[in-house]
Amino acid sequence: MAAAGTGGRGSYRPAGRPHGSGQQRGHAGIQRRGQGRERGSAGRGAGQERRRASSESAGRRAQGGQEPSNGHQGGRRRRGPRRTGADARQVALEVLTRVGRDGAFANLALPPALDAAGLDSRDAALATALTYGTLRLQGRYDAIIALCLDRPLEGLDDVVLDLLRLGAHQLLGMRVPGHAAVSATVDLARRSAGHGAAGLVNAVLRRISAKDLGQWLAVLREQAADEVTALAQVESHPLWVVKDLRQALVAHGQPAEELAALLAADNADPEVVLCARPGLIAPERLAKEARLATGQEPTGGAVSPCAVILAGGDPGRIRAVRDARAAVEDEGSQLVALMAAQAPLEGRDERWLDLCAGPGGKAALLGALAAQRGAHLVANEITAHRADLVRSAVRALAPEVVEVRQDDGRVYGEQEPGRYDRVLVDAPCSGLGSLRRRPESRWRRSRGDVTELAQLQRELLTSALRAVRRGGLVAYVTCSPHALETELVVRDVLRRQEREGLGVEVLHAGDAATRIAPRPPAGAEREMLQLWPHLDGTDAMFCALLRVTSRADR
Ligand SMILES: C[S@@+](CC[C@H](N)C(=O)[O-])C[C@H]1O[C@@H](n2cnc3c(N)ncnc32)[C@H](O)[C@@H]1O
Repeated sequence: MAAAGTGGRGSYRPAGRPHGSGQQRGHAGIQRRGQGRERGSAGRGAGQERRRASSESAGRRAQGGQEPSNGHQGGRRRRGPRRTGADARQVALEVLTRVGRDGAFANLALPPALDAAGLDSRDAALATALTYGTLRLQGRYDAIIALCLDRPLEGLDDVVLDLLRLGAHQLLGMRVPGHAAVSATVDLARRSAGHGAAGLVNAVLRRISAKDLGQWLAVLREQAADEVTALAQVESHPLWVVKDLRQALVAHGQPAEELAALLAADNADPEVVLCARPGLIAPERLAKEARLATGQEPTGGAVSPCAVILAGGDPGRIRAVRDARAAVEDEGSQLVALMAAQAPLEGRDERWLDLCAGPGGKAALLGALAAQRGAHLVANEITAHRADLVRSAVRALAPEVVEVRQDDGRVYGEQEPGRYDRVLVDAPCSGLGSLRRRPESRWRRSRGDVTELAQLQRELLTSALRAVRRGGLVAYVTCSPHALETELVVRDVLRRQEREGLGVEVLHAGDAATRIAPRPPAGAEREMLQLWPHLDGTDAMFCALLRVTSRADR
């Protein structure tokens, strides 16, 4: 369903197969996402196709016909007696409250809430669509709700505001009939906030239901002070994020006019993307297991040869995922890990380091490749909990292949100078490139986080460059396209390190990506690679490949 669908039945090219060999064998019989897409402009078509597919699937899900494409609830079996949609709304409200009041993460708070409510798969799908959609689009809904209130929005009780957002999402973001959306939400308001609140919710939702989404968006555009404010409201992003993403597009060579498409892509449900870990399971085999376990028809990846993509379904039902031969992992993350492992270096290629490894998706992919190539990976993570997640992620690999350590990555340059052949720095970052996966995160970040993280990123990259030997390779990666966290960090660190006698060659990451990716990413002509959700269908991952050519001290 989510395949770009411009080609016929595609084939699956296994990892490491030379790109453009023209020998694509069809043994898996799964269609590749973005089939027939050309570099650059046509990629836009693929992104648009996916967005359309996503909004169509959201509509179907709203009717309870399908689980959400983030998928973790899909196929949920009924536990106990069949409940009604009222429970789904109740669960969504509970999770919104936990996210807003306790700082919970929706993807962690929702599964136990669904389990506790014992919803069947249809209502679990409704609760999930309600929760994720409401969180993502709350900026848009708040702007509309404010126009329907005769008092300031800020004065509302949190629970009343969440009820109004939930109601607005049913009316404007899902195909729930107007009267059902209003009456179900008013009932919920009565039960959870009392009669007074129910009256207010009723009045506001009736005003909202007087216009459809297109009409409301036209009102927002008309009333906004300027174009950027209008985009922030219509596409539901904080104003500073809109401004900084615009700057990011331009900094990475994309036209500023793509901003609206980028923001819209952040609001789409991401598909369930699986990574078949090389040597542990072939993508074709994973596709077969996924099809059997979820009933969904998988497609191959557009930018990662290890990717198997499902429009929905619960990945926890797939045996290979349960035993860590495969995992849920964004295609962009897969691609940059493959680039880190495959970029050319000179000489020995045995000692690999993943400096910031938690929760371990890339470490497991690197570990699988290390096992095939006789290398050893040190997977380092500063926090104990996330180091445990790394241990779990690599559990399918032989214990001697990956050593998990819990250290501050900043000490490696001093403590093990020149020891490693390859180092991945997947730096802690603002996460502005993965907003579609973390529906609440856009509302939690501030510009201050970006500047604070940029300092840590510099220190980690500096440590990595010192920990790698002459001729060795450092891949610097973020899941943010923000200019301050990407090229500026790299250029700044290289300038300083050169002053201290370190010679570094910047390898062409776009070419490296093209050698690996089934379809070249949209920005593949650039030296430092920036992926984009609206162009590549991935998170907005950044990757710079740096080869150390000389070291003054060692
Ligand atoms: C972007 S995440 C890495 C994602 C990971 N590579 C994966 O693919 O699953 C960044 C990680 O760096 C860790 N981190 C933060 N500061 C660190 C430091 N000083 N040294 C090492 N790790 C650090 C964070 O706890 C977080 O788990």
